[in-house]
Amino acid sequence: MKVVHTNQAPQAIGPYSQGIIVNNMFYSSGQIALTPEGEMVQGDIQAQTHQVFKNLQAVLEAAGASLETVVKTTVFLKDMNDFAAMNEVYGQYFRDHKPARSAVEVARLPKDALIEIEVVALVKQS
Ligand SMILES: C=C(N)C(=O)O
Repeated sequence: MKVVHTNQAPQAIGPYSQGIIVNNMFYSSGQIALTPEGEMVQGDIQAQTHQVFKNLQAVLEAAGASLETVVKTTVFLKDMNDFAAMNEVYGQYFRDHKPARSAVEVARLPKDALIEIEVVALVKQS
């Protein structure tokens, strides 16, 4: 088991790692729209979704993975009315390669974020 850490994504805001590699699989923690400096992006669901993907790309790269090797995502939305707007941005990052996904509405997210996404990805062979 290997802990993944990068300064290119926000630091954990609780007792967890940004991600963990087990064998050749990478499990990310949920990413919210914090900048690497720890500031919450002040914007709508689309602005927050872009920041979440920036963070996911950073932790995936640190793990030796990428969006292309993601096999499963989970999307947590504060408001399911944001589903279509989130999908618009989500589809810009997963165009041809579309991992399996679950999307759910939750009562509340850390830092009162509008969205959180976690991923499971295959780590590329070195
Ligand atoms: C933001 C998180 N992933 C957390 O608090 O667990």
